[in-house]
Amino acid sequence: MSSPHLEIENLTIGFESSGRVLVEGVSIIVERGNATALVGESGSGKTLSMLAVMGLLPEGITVLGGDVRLDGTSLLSLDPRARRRLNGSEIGLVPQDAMAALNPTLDIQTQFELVLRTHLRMSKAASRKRTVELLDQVGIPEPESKLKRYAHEFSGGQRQRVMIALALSCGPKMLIADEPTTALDVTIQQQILDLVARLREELDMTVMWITHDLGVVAGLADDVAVLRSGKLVEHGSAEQIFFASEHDYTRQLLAATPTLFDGAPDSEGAAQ
Ligand SMILES: Nc1ncnc2c1ncn2[C@@H]1O[C@H](COP(=O)(O)OP(=O)(O)OP(=O)(O)O)[C@@H](O)[C@H]1O
Repeated sequence: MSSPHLEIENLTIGFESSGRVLVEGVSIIVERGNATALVGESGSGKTLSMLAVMGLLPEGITVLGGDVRLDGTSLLSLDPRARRRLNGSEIGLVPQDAMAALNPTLDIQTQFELVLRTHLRMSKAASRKRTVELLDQVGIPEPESKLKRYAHEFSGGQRQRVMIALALSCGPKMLIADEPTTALDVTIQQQILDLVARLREELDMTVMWITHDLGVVAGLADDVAVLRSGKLVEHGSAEQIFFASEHDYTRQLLAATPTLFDGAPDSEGAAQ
């Protein structure tokens, strides 16, 4: 029997000074091991909701009401240091653009070492070994030979694989994938989506997909939550949302879904 992994309850986010509300009364329960998609157009509140879960809301914007619980513990009552410690170890983030998220001035091995040393107190040798394992797990060929490379020396798809490996490095049980394929061409997008789906199975993780494109998560999400203008429109099983939605807005989103399979060339291997 699964128990909720993440509970977002009546979450309201807005400006600290004026109290103007940006996300209002959003409630989403994510069962352990499930894949839930948070879907909505630009400005609907997906990113702010995700940042609230990670304790990373921008300056001046705050949680005005409600709660966020991970494994039953309220995250809002934790002090900021304890909260930050959860990022990486309990919740891994796969960002939109790996190029922007990786440090351009450090080689890959050093970036993994920084994370593994800080979070898991690993020695240099242990972190090197673990980095090779992680790169292998995300499908980087000949990982040993890639350790001294910099982010710009990988192709876009390979870079996103490295980013996923980094997100997995401390063994989080939840992965938040924030539009993880927007910077990639369509063929590579599908490979990255399949990779995250496979890792979810292998590592028994809960996954939260954040996307404006319902088509991206078709077949990948068990549940779908639809946001519009900071409010939850509906939340249900993927089957219900895709085939039996009663909401005009969701149906419009579905109708506007660009197809994933319109034949861009496969260039992921280009910079291997
Ligand atoms: N730092 C900020 N300062 C002021 N307003 C903000 C800030 N971040 C977000 N907002 C506002 O909050 C609302 C929700 O934004 P949010 O970024 O969560 O939407 P989103 O669904 O993630 O959109 P996108 O797909 O474009 O990232 C929008 O009206 C946006 O303008």
